[in-house]
Amino acid sequence: AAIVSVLLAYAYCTRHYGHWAALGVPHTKPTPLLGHFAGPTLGRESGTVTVDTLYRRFVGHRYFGVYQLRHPMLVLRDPVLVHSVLATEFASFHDRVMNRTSFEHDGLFNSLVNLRGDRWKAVRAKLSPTFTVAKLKAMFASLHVCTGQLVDKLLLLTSDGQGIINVSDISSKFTIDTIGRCAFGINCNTLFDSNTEYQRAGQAVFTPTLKSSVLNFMRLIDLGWLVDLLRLRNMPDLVYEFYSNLFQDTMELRKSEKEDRNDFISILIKLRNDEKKNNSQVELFAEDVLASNAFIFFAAGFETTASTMSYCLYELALNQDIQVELRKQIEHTLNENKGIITYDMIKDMKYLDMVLNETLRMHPPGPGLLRVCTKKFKIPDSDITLDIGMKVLIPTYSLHHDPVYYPNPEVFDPLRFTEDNKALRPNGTFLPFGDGPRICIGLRFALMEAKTGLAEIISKFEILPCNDTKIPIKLNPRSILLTPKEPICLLFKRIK
Ligand code: HEM
Repeated sequence: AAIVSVLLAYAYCTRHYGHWAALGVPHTKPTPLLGHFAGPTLGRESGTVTVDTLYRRFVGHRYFGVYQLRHPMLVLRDPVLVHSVLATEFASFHDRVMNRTSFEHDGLFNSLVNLRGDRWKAVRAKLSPTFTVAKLKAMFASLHVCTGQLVDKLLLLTSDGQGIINVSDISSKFTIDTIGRCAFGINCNTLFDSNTEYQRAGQAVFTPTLKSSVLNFMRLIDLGWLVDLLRLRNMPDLVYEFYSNLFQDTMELRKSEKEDRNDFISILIKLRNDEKKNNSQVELFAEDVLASNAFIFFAAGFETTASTMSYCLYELALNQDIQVELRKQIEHTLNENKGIITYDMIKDMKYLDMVLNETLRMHPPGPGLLRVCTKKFKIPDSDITLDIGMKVLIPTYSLHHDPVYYPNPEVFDPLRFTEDNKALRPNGTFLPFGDGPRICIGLRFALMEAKTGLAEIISKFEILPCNDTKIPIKLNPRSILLTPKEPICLLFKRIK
Protein backbone atom coordinates (compact mmCIF):
# COMPACT_ATOMS: atom_id res chain seq x y z
CA ALA A 1 0.00 0.00 0.00
CA ALA A 2 2.90 2.36 0.82
CA ILE A 3 4.43 1.85 -2.61
CA VAL A 4 1.07 2.43 -4.31
CA SER A 5 0.56 5.65 -2.28
CA VAL A 6 4.00 6.95 -3.25
CA LEU A 7 3.39 6.14 -6.89
CA LEU A 8 -0.02 7.82 -6.80
CA ALA A 9 1.44 10.93 -5.12
CA TYR A 10 4.20 11.03 -7.71
CA ALA A 11 1.71 10.70 -10.57
CA TYR A 12 -0.43 13.46 -9.04
CA CYS A 13 2.49 15.87 -8.65
CA THR A 14 3.90 15.33 -12.12
CA ARG A 15 0.61 15.00 -14.00
CA HIS A 16 0.97 18.30 -15.89
CA TYR A 17 4.65 17.94 -16.72
CA GLY A 18 3.83 17.27 -20.37
CA HIS A 19 2.06 20.63 -20.77
CA TRP A 20 4.86 22.66 -22.36
CA ALA A 21 6.09 19.82 -24.56
CA ALA A 22 2.56 19.36 -25.94
CA LEU A 23 2.37 23.04 -26.84
CA GLY A 24 5.88 23.15 -28.28
CA VAL A 25 6.99 25.78 -25.74
CA PRO A 26 10.73 25.66 -24.93
CA HIS A 27 11.48 24.36 -21.44
CA THR A 28 13.98 22.31 -19.47
CA LYS A 29 13.27 19.09 -17.64
CA PRO A 30 11.64 19.76 -14.25
CA THR A 31 12.81 18.14 -11.03
CA PRO A 32 10.16 15.57 -10.09
CA LEU A 33 7.71 17.05 -7.54
CA LEU A 34 9.49 20.41 -7.18
CA GLY A 35 9.39 21.52 -10.82
CA HIS A 36 11.86 24.31 -11.64
CA PHE A 37 11.89 25.90 -8.21
CA ALA A 38 13.71 23.24 -6.20
CA GLY A 39 16.46 25.71 -5.15
CA PRO A 40 14.14 28.40 -3.73
CA THR A 41 11.72 25.83 -2.28
CA LEU A 42 14.56 24.26 -0.32
CA GLY A 43 15.97 27.68 0.63
CA ARG A 44 19.20 27.01 -1.30
CA GLU A 45 19.01 29.73 -3.92
CA SER A 46 17.12 32.96 -4.50
CA GLY A 47 14.20 32.58 -6.96
CA THR A 48 15.71 35.50 -8.90
CA VAL A 49 18.85 33.45 -9.59
CA THR A 50 16.81 30.40 -10.60
CA VAL A 51 14.74 32.36 -13.11
CA ASP A 52 17.78 34.27 -14.39
CA THR A 53 19.69 31.05 -15.10
CA LEU A 54 16.78 29.80 -17.21
CA TYR A 55 16.32 33.20 -18.89
CA ARG A 56 19.94 33.04 -20.07
CA ARG A 57 19.48 29.53 -21.43
CA PHE A 58 16.67 30.59 -23.72
CA VAL A 59 18.40 33.38 -25.64
CA GLY A 60 16.56 34.00 -28.91
CA HIS A 61 13.20 32.76 -27.57
CA ARG A 62 10.24 35.00 -26.80
CA TYR A 63 9.13 32.93 -23.80
CA PHE A 64 9.76 29.64 -22.04
CA GLY A 65 7.81 27.33 -19.79
CA VAL A 66 8.48 26.32 -16.21
CA TYR A 67 6.65 24.29 -13.57
CA GLN A 68 5.94 25.71 -10.16
CA LEU A 69 5.66 22.38 -8.36
CA ARG A 70 2.94 20.74 -10.45
CA HIS A 71 1.64 23.87 -12.19
CA PRO A 72 2.85 25.25 -15.50
CA MET A 73 3.84 28.94 -15.64
CA LEU A 74 4.95 30.93 -18.69
CA VAL A 75 8.00 33.19 -18.37
CA LEU A 76 8.23 36.02 -20.90
CA ARG A 77 11.48 37.18 -22.53
CA ASP A 78 10.11 39.37 -25.32
CA PRO A 79 9.54 43.01 -24.21
CA VAL A 80 6.74 43.43 -26.78
CA LEU A 81 4.87 40.56 -25.18
CA VAL A 82 5.70 41.89 -21.71
CA HIS A 83 4.18 45.24 -22.60
CA SER A 84 1.06 43.57 -24.02
CA VAL A 85 0.49 41.54 -20.86
CA LEU A 86 1.04 44.48 -18.51
CA ALA A 87 -0.60 47.26 -20.49
CA THR A 88 -2.26 46.84 -23.90
CA GLU A 89 -3.89 43.44 -23.22
CA PHE A 90 -4.66 44.25 -19.59
CA ALA A 91 -8.22 42.91 -19.99
CA SER A 92 -6.73 39.41 -20.31
CA PHE A 93 -4.29 39.79 -17.40
CA HIS A 94 -5.82 42.07 -14.79
CA ASP A 95 -5.08 39.97 -11.70
CA ARG A 96 -2.04 38.65 -9.86
CA VAL A 97 -3.72 35.68 -8.22
CA MET A 98 -6.28 33.13 -9.29
CA ASN A 99 -9.87 32.92 -8.08
CA ARG A 100 -9.35 30.02 -5.75
CA THR A 101 -6.67 31.54 -3.61
CA SER A 102 -7.62 30.11 -0.23
CA PHE A 103 -6.57 33.36 1.41
CA GLU A 104 -10.02 34.79 1.93
CA HIS A 105 -10.06 34.22 5.69
CA ASP A 106 -6.76 36.07 6.05
CA GLY A 107 -7.59 39.46 7.60
CA LEU A 108 -4.78 41.26 5.74
CA PHE A 109 -5.27 39.70 2.35
CA ASN A 110 -7.75 42.11 0.78
CA SER A 111 -5.28 44.79 -0.23
CA LEU A 112 -4.76 46.27 -3.68
CA VAL A 113 -1.99 43.74 -4.33
CA ASN A 114 -4.39 40.79 -4.15
CA LEU A 115 -7.82 42.21 -5.01
CA ARG A 116 -9.20 41.06 -8.34
CA GLY A 117 -11.23 42.33 -11.28
CA ASP A 118 -13.86 45.00 -10.69
CA ARG A 119 -13.26 45.17 -6.95
CA TRP A 120 -9.60 45.94 -7.51
CA LYS A 121 -10.51 48.55 -10.13
CA ALA A 122 -12.96 50.36 -7.83
CA VAL A 123 -10.62 50.35 -4.81
CA ARG A 124 -7.62 51.42 -6.91
CA ALA A 125 -9.59 54.36 -8.35
CA LYS A 126 -10.49 55.52 -4.82
CA LEU A 127 -6.96 55.16 -3.44
CA SER A 128 -5.14 56.70 -6.41
CA PRO A 129 -5.56 60.28 -5.11
CA THR A 130 -3.30 59.42 -2.12
CA PHE A 131 -0.16 60.52 -3.92
CA THR A 132 -1.18 63.35 -6.29
CA VAL A 133 1.45 66.06 -6.86
CA ALA A 134 -0.50 68.43 -4.60
CA LYS A 135 -0.58 65.83 -1.80
CA LEU A 136 3.12 65.05 -2.24
CA LYS A 137 3.93 68.75 -1.94
CA ALA A 138 1.84 68.92 1.21
CA MET A 139 3.77 65.94 2.62
CA PHE A 140 7.12 67.55 2.02
CA ALA A 141 7.20 69.28 5.41
CA SER A 142 6.75 65.90 7.15
CA LEU A 143 9.41 64.37 4.91
CA HIS A 144 11.76 67.19 5.96
CA VAL A 145 11.33 66.25 9.61
CA CYS A 146 12.36 62.67 8.76
CA THR A 147 15.35 63.61 6.59
CA GLY A 148 16.42 65.94 9.42
CA GLN A 149 16.30 63.03 11.85
CA LEU A 150 18.17 60.82 9.39
CA VAL A 151 21.01 63.34 9.18
CA ASP A 152 21.03 63.80 12.98
CA LYS A 153 21.32 60.06 13.43
CA LEU A 154 24.17 59.82 10.92
CA LEU A 155 25.97 62.72 12.61
CA LEU A 156 25.66 60.90 15.90
CA LEU A 157 27.11 57.74 14.39
CA THR A 158 30.02 59.67 12.86
CA SER A 159 30.80 61.83 15.89
CA ASP A 160 34.53 61.17 15.39
CA GLY A 161 34.30 62.45 11.85
CA GLN A 162 33.58 59.05 10.37
CA GLY A 163 31.85 55.75 11.11
CA ILE A 164 30.78 52.45 9.65
CA ILE A 165 27.08 52.58 8.91
CA ASN A 166 24.73 49.65 8.40
CA VAL A 167 22.87 51.37 5.57
CA SER A 168 20.31 48.58 5.19
CA ASP A 169 19.21 49.17 8.78
CA ILE A 170 19.33 52.98 8.74
CA SER A 171 17.46 53.18 5.42
CA SER A 172 14.66 50.93 6.61
CA LYS A 173 14.31 52.96 9.82
CA PHE A 174 14.19 56.16 7.78
CA THR A 175 11.54 54.82 5.39
CA ILE A 176 9.39 53.47 8.25
CA ASP A 177 9.47 56.85 9.98
CA THR A 178 8.66 58.59 6.69
CA ILE A 179 5.68 56.46 5.60
CA GLY A 180 4.42 56.58 9.21
CA ARG A 181 4.56 60.36 9.37
CA CYS A 182 3.51 61.18 5.79
CA ALA A 183 0.70 58.66 5.19
CA PHE A 184 -0.46 57.70 8.69
CA GLY A 185 0.34 60.81 10.70
CA ILE A 186 2.19 58.81 13.36
CA ASN A 187 5.63 59.25 14.85
CA CYS A 188 7.29 55.83 14.68
CA ASN A 189 10.66 57.25 15.76
CA THR A 190 12.51 54.06 14.84
CA LEU A 191 15.67 56.04 14.05
CA PHE A 192 16.10 57.01 17.69
CA ASP A 193 13.99 54.52 19.61
CA SER A 194 15.43 51.07 20.18
CA ASN A 195 11.94 49.61 19.72
CA THR A 196 12.29 47.48 16.59
CA GLU A 197 8.70 46.22 16.36
CA TYR A 198 7.95 48.21 13.20
CA GLN A 199 10.99 46.77 11.48
CA ARG A 200 10.37 43.22 12.67
CA ALA A 201 6.71 43.26 11.65
CA GLY A 202 7.53 44.85 8.30
CA GLN A 203 10.37 42.55 7.36
CA ALA A 204 8.43 39.47 8.43
CA VAL A 205 5.97 40.20 5.61
CA PHE A 206 8.57 39.47 2.94
CA THR A 207 10.42 36.65 4.64
CA PRO A 208 8.80 33.27 4.09
CA THR A 209 8.66 31.04 7.17
CA LEU A 210 8.44 27.28 7.34
CA LYS A 211 4.69 27.68 7.92
CA SER A 212 4.11 30.00 4.93
CA SER A 213 6.24 27.73 2.72
CA VAL A 214 4.18 24.72 3.74
CA LEU A 215 0.91 26.61 3.13
CA ASN A 216 2.08 27.80 -0.29
CA PHE A 217 3.19 24.27 -1.08
CA MET A 218 -0.30 23.03 -0.17
CA ARG A 219 -1.89 25.63 -2.44
CA LEU A 220 0.39 24.65 -5.31
CA ILE A 221 -0.59 21.01 -4.99
CA ASP A 222 -4.26 22.07 -4.92
CA LEU A 223 -4.83 21.55 -1.22
CA GLY A 224 -5.86 25.18 -0.75
CA TRP A 225 -9.30 23.99 0.38
CA LEU A 226 -7.63 22.42 3.41
CA VAL A 227 -5.85 25.69 4.24
CA ASP A 228 -9.25 27.36 4.06
CA LEU A 229 -10.92 24.75 6.20
CA LEU A 230 -8.29 25.07 8.91
CA ARG A 231 -8.29 28.89 8.53
CA LEU A 232 -4.51 28.96 8.46
CA ARG A 233 -2.80 32.30 7.84
CA ASN A 234 0.43 32.84 5.95
CA MET A 235 2.26 35.42 7.97
CA PRO A 236 3.47 35.12 11.57
CA ASP A 237 0.90 36.15 14.21
CA LEU A 238 3.02 39.13 15.18
CA VAL A 239 2.32 40.71 11.78
CA TYR A 240 -1.48 40.47 12.17
CA GLU A 241 -1.42 41.73 15.74
CA PHE A 242 0.94 44.54 14.97
CA TYR A 243 -0.85 45.91 11.93
CA SER A 244 -4.37 45.58 13.23
CA ASN A 245 -3.36 47.39 16.44
CA LEU A 246 -1.57 50.04 14.43
CA PHE A 247 -4.62 50.57 12.26
CA GLN A 248 -7.10 50.62 15.17
CA ASP A 249 -4.94 52.99 17.21
CA THR A 250 -4.47 55.36 14.29
CA MET A 251 -8.20 55.42 13.54
CA GLU A 252 -9.00 56.05 17.22
CA LEU A 253 -6.52 58.89 17.40
CA ARG A 254 -8.10 60.52 14.38
CA LYS A 255 -11.52 60.60 15.98
CA SER A 256 -10.18 62.96 18.60
CA GLU A 257 -8.55 65.32 16.09
CA LYS A 258 -10.41 68.33 14.71
CA GLU A 259 -8.14 69.16 11.79
CA ASP A 260 -8.19 67.04 8.63
CA ARG A 261 -4.65 65.87 7.88
CA ASN A 262 -5.59 65.10 4.28
CA ASP A 263 -3.36 62.04 4.21
CA PHE A 264 -3.85 58.35 3.40
CA ILE A 265 -5.65 57.55 6.65
CA SER A 266 -8.06 60.44 6.20
CA ILE A 267 -8.81 59.19 2.67
CA LEU A 268 -9.64 55.77 4.14
CA ILE A 269 -11.89 57.31 6.79
CA LYS A 270 -13.74 59.42 4.21
CA LEU A 271 -14.29 56.41 1.93
CA ARG A 272 -15.75 54.40 4.80
CA ASN A 273 -17.98 57.24 5.98
CA ASP A 274 -19.24 58.04 2.47
CA GLU A 275 -20.18 54.43 1.98
CA LYS A 276 -22.08 54.35 5.25
CA LYS A 277 -23.82 57.67 4.49
CA ASN A 278 -24.91 56.59 1.01
CA ASN A 279 -26.00 53.16 2.15
CA SER A 280 -24.04 51.78 -0.81
CA GLN A 281 -25.26 48.52 -2.28
CA VAL A 282 -21.74 47.26 -2.85
CA GLU A 283 -19.55 47.47 0.20
CA LEU A 284 -16.05 48.21 -1.06
CA PHE A 285 -14.53 49.47 2.13
CA ALA A 286 -15.39 46.94 4.77
CA GLU A 287 -13.08 46.88 7.81
CA ASP A 288 -10.87 44.16 6.35
CA VAL A 289 -10.31 46.07 3.10
CA LEU A 290 -9.41 49.21 5.07
CA ALA A 291 -7.05 47.36 7.37
CA SER A 292 -5.51 45.37 4.50
CA ASN A 293 -4.76 48.50 2.53
CA ALA A 294 -3.38 50.34 5.53
CA PHE A 295 -1.16 47.32 6.03
CA ILE A 296 0.01 47.16 2.42
CA PHE A 297 0.76 50.90 2.20
CA PHE A 298 3.02 50.46 5.18
CA ALA A 299 4.56 47.11 4.32
CA ALA A 300 4.97 47.54 0.54
CA GLY A 301 6.17 51.07 1.04
CA PHE A 302 9.12 50.86 3.37
CA GLU A 303 11.36 47.89 2.62
CA THR A 304 11.28 48.48 -1.16
CA THR A 305 12.27 52.13 -0.80
CA ALA A 306 14.88 51.30 1.85
CA SER A 307 16.39 48.65 -0.41
CA THR A 308 16.62 51.18 -3.27
CA MET A 309 18.40 53.70 -1.05
CA SER A 310 20.91 51.22 0.32
CA TYR A 311 21.76 49.71 -3.07
CA CYS A 312 22.20 53.24 -4.39
CA LEU A 313 24.66 54.13 -1.61
CA TYR A 314 26.49 50.86 -2.24
CA GLU A 315 26.92 51.63 -5.96
CA LEU A 316 28.00 55.20 -5.17
CA ALA A 317 30.63 53.86 -2.76
CA LEU A 318 32.00 51.57 -5.47
CA ASN A 319 31.83 54.24 -8.17
CA GLN A 320 33.54 57.28 -6.69
CA ASP A 321 33.55 59.30 -9.94
CA ILE A 322 29.76 59.04 -10.12
CA GLN A 323 29.45 59.98 -6.45
CA VAL A 324 31.61 63.10 -6.98
CA GLU A 325 29.59 64.13 -10.03
CA LEU A 326 26.32 63.61 -8.16
CA ARG A 327 27.51 65.62 -5.16
CA LYS A 328 28.56 68.47 -7.48
CA GLN A 329 25.09 68.64 -9.00
CA ILE A 330 23.31 68.42 -5.65
CA GLU A 331 25.50 71.16 -4.16
CA HIS A 332 24.97 73.35 -7.19
CA THR A 333 21.18 73.06 -6.86
CA LEU A 334 21.36 73.54 -3.09
CA ASN A 335 23.47 76.70 -3.45
CA GLU A 336 20.89 78.15 -5.79
CA ASN A 337 18.16 77.49 -3.21
CA LYS A 338 19.81 78.70 -0.01
CA GLY A 339 20.63 75.15 1.05
CA ILE A 340 17.02 74.01 1.48
CA ILE A 341 15.68 71.04 -0.45
CA THR A 342 12.20 71.53 -1.93
CA TYR A 343 9.85 69.30 -3.90
CA ASP A 344 10.48 71.18 -7.18
CA MET A 345 14.21 71.08 -6.68
CA ILE A 346 14.16 67.31 -6.26
CA LYS A 347 12.18 67.01 -9.47
CA ASP A 348 14.79 69.08 -11.30
CA MET A 349 17.81 67.02 -10.23
CA LYS A 350 18.30 65.14 -13.48
CA TYR A 351 21.51 63.32 -12.57
CA LEU A 352 20.04 62.11 -9.27
CA ASP A 353 17.12 60.74 -11.27
CA MET A 354 19.52 58.91 -13.60
CA VAL A 355 21.53 57.47 -10.69
CA LEU A 356 18.37 56.23 -9.01
CA ASN A 357 17.03 54.69 -12.22
CA GLU A 358 20.32 52.90 -12.79
CA THR A 359 20.11 51.59 -9.20
CA LEU A 360 16.58 50.33 -9.83
CA ARG A 361 17.75 48.70 -13.07
CA MET A 362 20.57 46.78 -11.43
CA HIS A 363 18.78 46.06 -8.16
CA PRO A 364 14.98 46.10 -8.68
CA PRO A 365 13.51 45.45 -5.19
CA GLY A 366 10.68 43.46 -6.81
CA PRO A 367 12.64 41.10 -9.09
CA GLY A 368 9.61 39.77 -10.98
CA LEU A 369 5.98 40.60 -11.82
CA LEU A 370 3.17 38.11 -11.69
CA ARG A 371 -0.04 38.05 -13.71
CA VAL A 372 -2.71 35.44 -14.17
CA CYS A 373 -4.59 35.00 -17.43
CA THR A 374 -8.16 36.22 -16.85
CA LYS A 375 -9.42 35.86 -20.44
CA LYS A 376 -8.14 33.40 -23.07
CA PHE A 377 -5.19 34.96 -24.85
CA LYS A 378 -3.58 33.93 -28.12
CA ILE A 379 0.10 34.83 -28.20
CA PRO A 380 0.54 36.83 -31.42
CA ASP A 381 2.58 35.10 -34.16
CA SER A 382 2.30 31.73 -32.46
CA ASP A 383 -0.12 28.81 -32.21
CA ILE A 384 -0.31 29.13 -28.46
CA THR A 385 -3.40 30.17 -26.57
CA LEU A 386 -3.14 30.75 -22.83
CA ASP A 387 -6.09 29.44 -20.85
CA ILE A 388 -7.78 31.26 -18.00
CA GLY A 389 -5.81 30.64 -14.82
CA MET A 390 -2.39 30.29 -16.49
CA LYS A 391 0.27 32.14 -14.52
CA VAL A 392 2.62 34.46 -16.36
CA LEU A 393 5.92 35.63 -14.87
CA ILE A 394 7.73 38.73 -16.09
CA PRO A 395 11.38 38.43 -15.06
CA THR A 396 12.17 42.08 -14.29
CA TYR A 397 15.66 41.36 -12.94
CA SER A 398 16.66 39.35 -16.02
CA LEU A 399 15.30 41.90 -18.49
CA HIS A 400 17.23 44.60 -16.59
CA HIS A 401 20.44 42.53 -16.93
CA ASP A 402 19.98 41.49 -20.56
CA PRO A 403 22.99 42.72 -22.59
CA VAL A 404 20.73 43.17 -25.62
CA TYR A 405 19.08 46.16 -23.91
CA TYR A 406 21.82 47.07 -21.44
CA PRO A 407 25.34 46.36 -22.78
CA ASN A 408 27.79 45.42 -19.98
CA PRO A 409 24.85 44.99 -17.61
CA GLU A 410 27.02 44.60 -14.50
CA VAL A 411 28.52 48.08 -14.97
CA PHE A 412 26.78 50.86 -13.02
CA ASP A 413 26.28 53.59 -15.60
CA PRO A 414 23.67 56.30 -14.98
CA LEU A 415 24.17 57.61 -18.55
CA ARG A 416 21.94 54.75 -19.71
CA PHE A 417 19.11 56.96 -18.46
CA THR A 418 19.65 60.17 -20.46
CA GLU A 419 16.48 61.05 -22.37
CA ASP A 420 18.17 60.02 -25.65
CA ASN A 421 19.32 56.65 -24.37
CA LYS A 422 15.97 55.89 -22.76
CA ALA A 423 14.25 56.53 -26.10
CA LEU A 424 16.43 53.86 -27.75
CA ARG A 425 15.05 51.04 -25.58
CA PRO A 426 11.70 49.35 -26.18
CA ASN A 427 8.84 49.36 -23.68
CA GLY A 428 8.96 46.40 -21.32
CA THR A 429 12.69 46.64 -20.57
CA PHE A 430 12.56 48.86 -17.46
CA LEU A 431 10.01 47.72 -14.92
CA PRO A 432 11.10 48.50 -11.34
CA PHE A 433 7.57 49.65 -10.52
CA GLY A 434 5.76 47.35 -12.98
CA ASP A 435 3.65 48.85 -15.75
CA GLY A 436 0.09 49.32 -16.96
CA PRO A 437 -2.98 49.93 -14.77
CA ARG A 438 -1.48 47.88 -11.89
CA ILE A 439 1.77 49.84 -11.79
CA CYS A 440 2.98 50.61 -8.24
CA ILE A 441 0.62 53.13 -6.63
CA GLY A 442 3.42 54.50 -4.44
CA LEU A 443 5.89 55.22 -7.27
CA ARG A 444 5.95 59.01 -6.99
CA PHE A 445 6.07 58.95 -3.22
CA ALA A 446 8.91 56.40 -3.22
CA LEU A 447 10.99 58.41 -5.68
CA MET A 448 10.45 61.67 -3.78
CA GLU A 449 11.41 60.02 -0.51
CA ALA A 450 14.49 58.18 -1.79
CA LYS A 451 15.78 61.20 -3.71
CA THR A 452 15.36 63.59 -0.80
CA GLY A 453 17.03 61.20 1.63
CA LEU A 454 19.91 60.52 -0.77
CA ALA A 455 20.43 64.21 -1.60
CA GLU A 456 20.74 64.99 2.13
CA ILE A 457 23.22 62.15 2.67
CA ILE A 458 25.39 62.81 -0.37
CA SER A 459 25.66 66.53 0.37
CA LYS A 460 26.89 65.85 3.92
CA PHE A 461 28.86 62.59 3.77
CA GLU A 462 31.47 60.94 1.61
CA ILE A 463 30.58 57.27 1.21
CA LEU A 464 33.26 54.61 0.88
CA PRO A 465 33.47 50.82 0.91
CA CYS A 466 35.09 49.29 4.01
CA ASN A 467 36.16 45.87 5.30
CA ASP A 468 32.55 45.11 6.26
CA THR A 469 31.27 45.74 2.72
CA LYS A 470 30.46 42.47 0.97
CA ILE A 471 31.42 42.72 -2.72
CA PRO A 472 29.66 41.40 -4.72
CA ILE A 473 26.39 41.29 -2.83
CA LYS A 474 24.90 37.83 -2.31
CA LEU A 475 21.11 37.54 -2.32
CA ASN A 476 19.06 36.24 0.58
CA PRO A 477 17.47 33.04 -0.78
CA ARG A 478 14.65 33.35 1.75
CA SER A 479 13.32 36.76 0.76
CA ILE A 480 10.84 37.42 -2.03
CA LEU A 481 12.39 40.86 -2.47
CA LEU A 482 15.90 41.40 -3.86
CA THR A 483 17.34 41.54 -0.36
CA PRO A 484 21.07 41.10 0.35
CA LYS A 485 22.01 38.06 2.41
CA GLU A 486 23.91 40.29 4.81
CA PRO A 487 23.21 43.96 5.48
CA ILE A 488 25.09 46.54 3.42
CA CYS A 489 27.73 48.34 5.53
CA LEU A 490 29.64 51.38 4.30
CA LEU A 491 32.07 53.95 5.68
CA PHE A 492 30.60 57.45 6.07
CA LYS A 493 32.98 60.43 6.39
CA ARG A 494 31.59 63.81 7.33
CA ILE A 495 32.17 66.48 4.71
CA LYS A 496 31.35 69.55 6.80
C1 HEM B 1 11.25 52.03 -4.52
C2 HEM B 1 10.11 51.68 -3.95
C3 HEM B 1 9.08 50.76 -4.54
C4 HEM B 1 9.22 49.81 -5.51
C5 HEM B 1 10.49 49.42 -6.27
C6 HEM B 1 7.91 49.22 -5.73
C7 HEM B 1 7.65 48.23 -6.66
C8 HEM B 1 6.37 47.75 -6.94
C9 HEM B 1 6.08 46.78 -7.96
C10 HEM B 1 7.11 46.13 -8.88
C11 HEM B 1 4.75 46.55 -7.94
C12 HEM B 1 3.97 45.59 -8.87
C13 HEM B 1 3.51 46.36 -10.09
C14 HEM B 1 2.92 45.49 -11.18
O1 HEM B 1 2.52 44.37 -10.91
O2 HEM B 1 2.86 45.96 -12.35
C15 HEM B 1 4.18 47.37 -6.90
C16 HEM B 1 2.83 47.40 -6.56
C17 HEM B 1 2.35 48.09 -5.47
N1 HEM B 1 3.05 48.96 -4.65
FE1 HEM B 1 5.00 49.46 -4.82
N2 HEM B 1 7.02 49.81 -4.88
C18 HEM B 1 7.69 50.77 -4.14
C19 HEM B 1 7.14 51.61 -3.19
C20 HEM B 1 5.82 51.60 -2.79
C21 HEM B 1 5.24 52.51 -1.84
C22 HEM B 1 5.98 53.66 -1.17
C23 HEM B 1 3.92 52.12 -1.68
C24 HEM B 1 2.83 52.71 -0.82
C25 HEM B 1 2.96 53.68 -0.03
C26 HEM B 1 3.69 50.99 -2.55
C27 HEM B 1 2.49 50.32 -2.67
C28 HEM B 1 2.20 49.42 -3.68
C29 HEM B 1 0.88 48.84 -3.88
C30 HEM B 1 -0.36 49.08 -3.02
C31 HEM B 1 0.97 48.01 -5.01
C32 HEM B 1 -0.17 47.20 -5.67
C33 HEM B 1 -0.82 48.05 -6.74
C34 HEM B 1 -2.03 47.42 -7.45
O3 HEM B 1 -2.06 46.21 -7.67
O4 HEM B 1 -2.95 48.19 -7.77
N3 HEM B 1 4.87 50.70 -3.21
N4 HEM B 1 5.19 48.11 -6.29
